[in-house]
Formats: sequence, C-alpha cells, structure tokens
Amino acid sequence: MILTQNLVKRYGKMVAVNEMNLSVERGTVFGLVGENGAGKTSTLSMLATLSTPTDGYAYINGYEVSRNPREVRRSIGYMPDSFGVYDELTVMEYLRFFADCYDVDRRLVRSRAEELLERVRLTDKRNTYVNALSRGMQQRLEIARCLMHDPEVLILDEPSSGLDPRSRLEMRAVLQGLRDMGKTIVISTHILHELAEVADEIGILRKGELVAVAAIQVMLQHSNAYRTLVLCSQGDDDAMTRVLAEDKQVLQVERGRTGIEVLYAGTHTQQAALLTRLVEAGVRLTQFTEKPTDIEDLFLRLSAVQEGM
Ligand SMILES: Nc1ncnc2c1ncn2[C@@H]1O[C@H](COP(=O)(O)OP(=O)(O)OP(=O)(O)O)[C@@H](O)[C@H]1O
Repeated sequence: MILTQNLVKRYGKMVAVNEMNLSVERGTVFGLVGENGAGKTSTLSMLATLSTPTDGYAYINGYEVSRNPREVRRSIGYMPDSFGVYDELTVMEYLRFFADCYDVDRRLVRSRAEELLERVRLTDKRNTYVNALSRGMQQRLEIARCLMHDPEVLILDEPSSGLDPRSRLEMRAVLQGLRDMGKTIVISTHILHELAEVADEIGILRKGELVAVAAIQVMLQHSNAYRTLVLCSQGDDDAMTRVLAEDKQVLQVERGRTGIEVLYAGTHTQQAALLTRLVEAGVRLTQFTEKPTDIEDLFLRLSAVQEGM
C-alpha cells in the first residue's frame, strides 16, 4: 500500500532523508519513530505530496507521488504536525469545508461527519468554534477531518505532540479505533512507547536513515528477554570486566552515565549467579540494579551487537 524506493530529501547539502526503502502492507499501522530532526516530517510530507523528493520514488496505493499527486491526495488523509487557524468555523462547518475541498457527495457529508465526531469523541462539540477547543480536541478533530473523504491511507505527523497525559490517552483510544477500521496508517512520533498498543510495525529513523524495522511484538519480546544492568564498584574495574567477559549472557558492556551498563540476556536466576560471582571475585559493588528497558535504545543496541557478530 505504501512503498518507497531509495527515497531522498535534501535541503541544499543537508540530507534529511537518505535512500529510504520502506514497505507498509495494506491494513498495517506503521510507527515511524525518531528524535527531533530525524527526518520524520520530511518523509511524511513527501508521502503526502507536499514536498518533492530530491531522488527516488514513493508509491501510495500504486500511485507515484511525483507523477500522480492528485490520485495520491485522494488516497490519503494527512495530518500535519501543526494545526491551521480556522477561528471563524464551528466544528461541523470545519468538517463540511474539508468535505467540499474533496468533493464528497453532499448527501453523505452530514452522516459521515456525525459518525466521525463520535469516533473522535467530539459529538457534543459539533457547534463549538474550532478555536475554543482544547489542543487535544483540535488534534482529534484533525483526525476526523482527515477521514472525511474516506481515504484508504492515513498519514499522521506526531498526533500526540503537545498533549497532556489525559489527552494522550484519549488520542491513543482514537488511534486504536482507526486501526480496527482496517485503515493503513503511518504515525510518526519521538516516543516509541506511545505506539505499543497502536502500531503493528515500527521503523526507527536516525539522521534520515531507517536503521531498523520490526514488528512491535518482536520489539516487546526483546524488551522482556533482555535487560540492562547498571553496575558500580569501588576500586578498579578489572575483576568486574573479567567476570562479565566470562558470562555468555552478557551481550554488551558500556560505560554509562551512572555506571557500567550491561546488556544482559540471562534469566533472573542467572543474574543472581552473576552477582554472586562478582562478589566472590572481590568486586566491591556499590550498585547492581536493573534499568527500565527503553525499547528503542534496546533495539538499536541489539542491532549493534548483531552487526559486531
Ligand atoms: N525546509 C527546510 N529547509 C532546510 N532544512 C530543513 C527543512 N525542513 C527540515 N529541515 C532539516 O531536515 C532535518 C529533518 O527535519 P524533519 O523536520 O524532517 O525532522 P523530524 O524528525 O520531523 O523532526 P521534528 O520532530 O523536530 O519535526 C532537520 O535537520 C531539519 O533541520
């Protein structure tokens, strides 16, 4: 349903998206995760035909974004990362306006708008001015607006950004509803955990490069199977380094901000045995703790471990 081939976006000499090859099957919710400046907006705006690829191709629903932009636009609903100003419109007028832009059959507009308002939990706001809505409500209205012409594909750029925790939960429920509708959806975010209950697949974008793509289940399994241990000791680290090097469950050892960070694949029983061996080797431990798993960080570290094998 969505395919990119060596897709590139450059701004002058700056490479924002580098040779991206992405494939999203019909009905999949794909999360594009990356820090600020990773290239998420640049990617999504090319898919949405708002900016022209410097090189490569992007297809949506079989249409190429540069050659068939009109067909692509009809196939997608695009929610940018900022909300336009529509002070003078009520919620219902706003949806009607976009329905007109997309030539939606007038007989369908009212019922579709009502159905979508219910879906995004704004039914009681239908006559409220758009600028009087909270940010969370405006973001949900944007989702409804994207669906007015019933596109097969939704492209959502950071739909949860700037929302308070409660609004984030409401947005998550709305996104889960869209997923159940069978739409193909690309969602960008800089917080991977937000997608845990929404996305099927995750792609991690770093400095314009798609460095990892995996099913969310795989990522979650990894996060259960691997953990990061943080170790601190008094005195020299030689004995600790030796014991760690002898343990096959130790995949990676790095000096972190708070101590030695160990990527560990063993069970809790094996972890306890490792602690005993460290103590028996005379390591004067001041800390031996588990750090909460950051799935994105874990995934990147596992990729590094696999590359080094
Ligand atoms: N119009 C532009 N002109 C020049 N450089 C740009 C332009 N748009 C984006 N960039 C640069 O391209 C890189 C990728 O930006 P992009 O907005 O795609 O990242 P992002 O992952 O969406 O980040 P954010 O979450 O901050 O929006 C950044 O270094 C950014 O400064």
